Parts: sequence; structure tokens; C-alpha cells
Amino acid sequence: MAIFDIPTIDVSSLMLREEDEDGRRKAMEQIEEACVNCGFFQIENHGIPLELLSRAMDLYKTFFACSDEDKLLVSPKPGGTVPPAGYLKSPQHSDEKNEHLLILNASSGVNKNPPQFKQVLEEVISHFTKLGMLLESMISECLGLPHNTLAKFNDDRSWDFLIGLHYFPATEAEDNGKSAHEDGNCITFVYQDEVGGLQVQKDGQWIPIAPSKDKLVANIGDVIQVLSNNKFKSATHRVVRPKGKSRYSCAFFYNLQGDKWVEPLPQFTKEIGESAKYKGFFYKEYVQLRARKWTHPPSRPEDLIHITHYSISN
Ligand SMILES: O=C(O)CCC(=O)C(=O)O
Ligand SMILES: [Fe+2]
Repeated sequence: MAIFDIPTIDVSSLMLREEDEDGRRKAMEQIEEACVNCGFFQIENHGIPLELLSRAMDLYKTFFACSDEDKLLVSPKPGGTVPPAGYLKSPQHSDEKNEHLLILNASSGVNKNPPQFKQVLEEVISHFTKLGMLLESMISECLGLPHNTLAKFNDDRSWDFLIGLHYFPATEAEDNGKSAHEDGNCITFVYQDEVGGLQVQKDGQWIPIAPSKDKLVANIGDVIQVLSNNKFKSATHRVVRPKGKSRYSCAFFYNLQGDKWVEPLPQFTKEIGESAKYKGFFYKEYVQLRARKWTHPPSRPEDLIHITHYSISN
């Protein structure tokens, strides 16, 4: 039995136009505690129509059931975006067994959508974008930053992306769906099917995140961890594939535009007499270093790039 369950936060009071001060304060306290504690939480009453999410999942299932030949028609263009937009199956050398379809925020103009997906997935992206902006403003407030600090910093949505994932059933020999990792972005939302398999690491233990049709998993990525100088956690997580069945999920990466400079904010360093735990970097440099695992897979897991690449040891 897990000794810890990630919290579920009802965010309905954050969506309302009319005031619900008590509900809002409670949700904010819970968000702050979850971000300090393990960086993962589930949200309910998130406002994204469940029927839309379920349509998107059905479309992904239909797409992944197509022949390899058809799926490869939407392979990423060589020399295209990072991460590459389109269909990708984990390469042979990878120890992860999944395939995905990645769609960039429409405003970036480099989508390779299967046409029938366009309308539904763009609608999904638009809902997730609004939710990302809302949560980002709450996080900014929870961090005690001046009004709209994060929104002003993260004012370009062109690097956001939506990814549909299909994990193949586990075999007797192995069950790795996605290796232990941290997300490099700002905030991630995951909608997982009823099969389950997502786990977050806390105090050295793997905590399963129970699937739920009406909840979304939300987690903090490395950018927020760096800006807050480790106040808010970007937790390690992974996907373990279940035996006997496929698993499907859909994740939205509320991201940061690549030319942004990322470093711990003065509110968490010099203004409080703390030293910075990271040196600054251009976000695109970090994204590119992380993407090397696809082209230059390291032979040892410790050679994978994590945010600790920029750590300053004091
Ligand atoms: O499929 C999931 O539940 C999570 C996927 C994930 O962690 C990722 O894409 O970074
Ligand atoms: Fe992740």
C-alpha cells in the first residue's frame, strides 16, 4: 500500500467569475503545498469537457491502430522542430516501448496533423492552454511573486505541445513505458486512460497515480523549479506498462519559448540571501541537450541530461 497519495485539488473556484474567496484560498493553499511537497497533483472540475477528452482519446486509439505505413506518413520532417512534430515510435535501441503523436500549438504553423484530428485536437490544445495560463498565474501567486510575473515572462505559446501516447502491453521480460525522468517545461497536464501506470517518486518510493476519468494530473517542470530556486519541485516520474493491455494517455506541455533565459529569480536568491542553485541558460539549449537521447543514446543512464546539468554546487 502506498504511504502517500498525491492530492486532488478542486479548482472550480478558480474558474468562477463570481467570487468564492474561501474556495479560492483553499485551492491555492493546496496547490502550494503540493508544489513544495512533490510537484504532482490531480485536478478536478478543471473545466475541460470530458466528452472532448474522450473524443481525443478515441481518435488517438484509431490513429495508433493504423498501419505503420499510414502512421509514418506523418513522421517528423528532418531538421524540423524540437521536439519533432508528428508520429514517432520509440527507436529499437530505446528501453521504452511506446509510440506517440506530437502536435505543436497551432500558432507555430508547423503542424503535421492527420487532417481528421485537426479540429478536435486544436480544441483540446485551446482548453489546455487556458488551464495552463490559469495554473501558471496561481503558481506565480503561490510563489509570492509580483502580479503576473510568470505570465509576463512566459508570454509566447508557440512551444507548447500536445502529445498522444500509446504504450504497448508489457512482456514477461520488461515493462518500461517511459523511463524515470523530469519534465523540462513549466507545467504538464496528463489525461490517462483507466489502465494506469503513471508513477511519481517521493522519498525514494514510487507512488502510483490512480487513473480517473474526470481528473487531470498536473505537474511542475524544471523551468518552475529553476525559477523558484528549488522551492517548487519538478518530480521524477515514469510509466510502467501493464501486462496484457495497451495504455493510452494524452499530455499537454505548457512550455516556454526557446529564446527565454532561465535562471533562479531574485526573489528566491539575493532578495532573501540565498545563493542560486542553478546557473542561467537559454531554454532552447536545454531542450536540445535533452533531445540528444534520441540521436545519441547514452550507454549509461547517468549520462542523460537532467536539470542538474546547470546545478551550482555551493
Ligand atoms: O503517459 C503518461 O502518463 C506520462 C507521460 C510523461 O511523463 C511524459 O510524456 O513526459
Ligand atoms: Fe513526463
